[in-house]
Amino acid sequence: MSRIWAVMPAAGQGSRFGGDCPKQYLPLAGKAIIERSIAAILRCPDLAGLVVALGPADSRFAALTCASDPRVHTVTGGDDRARSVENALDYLSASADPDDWVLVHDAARPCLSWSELEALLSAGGSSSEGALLALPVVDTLKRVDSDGRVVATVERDQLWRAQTPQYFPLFKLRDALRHCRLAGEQVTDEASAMQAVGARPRVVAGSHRNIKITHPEDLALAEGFLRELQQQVQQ
Ligand SMILES: Nc1ccn([C@@H]2O[C@H](COP(=O)(O)OP(=O)(O)OP(=O)(O)O)[C@@H](O)[C@H]2O)c(=O)n1
Ligand SMILES: C[C@](O)(CO)[C@H](O)COP(=O)(O)O
Repeated sequence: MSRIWAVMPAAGQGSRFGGDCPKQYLPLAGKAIIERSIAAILRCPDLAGLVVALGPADSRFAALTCASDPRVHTVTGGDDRARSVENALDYLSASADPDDWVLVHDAARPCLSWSELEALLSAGGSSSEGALLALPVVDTLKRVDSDGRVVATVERDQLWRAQTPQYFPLFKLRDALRHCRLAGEQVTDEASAMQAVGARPRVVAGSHRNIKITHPEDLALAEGFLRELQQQVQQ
């Protein structure tokens, strides 16, 4: 029986957000953003374990309640998100079985709901090519030059915005990320690595609430989305 593991890249410094505190440790409705992201992933039934990739100088994580959850392990992240994920998968390689799967979820996405995670788990297992939460693009997309001038309109039909979690066979993903690193191919999500080795992951329609906290204005949005989610649960 294949098991499900999880990896959470949490070694970023939040340069686009600014400030002295890495954004994943900022409070969101009374808890750190990363605590909410971890809680969302720990809802996965029978999760075999979660590996959080931390910055080398991270001194905050150990003080969080979730750090003492027996399912939660930590590794040191890398210079980019892909390397952080690869480091966590290397750590898991010692414990995982060949047919195990892994969820990869950004620490900066605290508003993931159980219904979205459930939909991903249901769809992902249907093929070995994996799956990811995503949203169809609804704005008109422009390609812009270095002067800020529009040079083209990008056809948006069939364009989706990738989110996380992304869900793949664990060893296939580890090998794909290693392949991209050795080939000098920069990837910004796990699906890109899997695509680079020929996979065609399935998109699963997510929610606009599953926001990635990137800029300061995203915090207020996330607070509103959390309130909506909490009201839904109470209904
Ligand atoms: N070397 C890195 C860089 C990013 N991340 C993680 O990848 C997720 C998505 O990255 P992003 O939103 O870009 O976070 P930061 O890299 O912190 O932000 P910025 O690019 O603005 O510095 C975050 O949870 C971040 O902590 C990581 O684990 N290791
Ligand atoms: C993985 C991701 O959240 C999918 O949209 C995104 O690629 C992360 O990008 P970032 O620049 O590392 O935040």
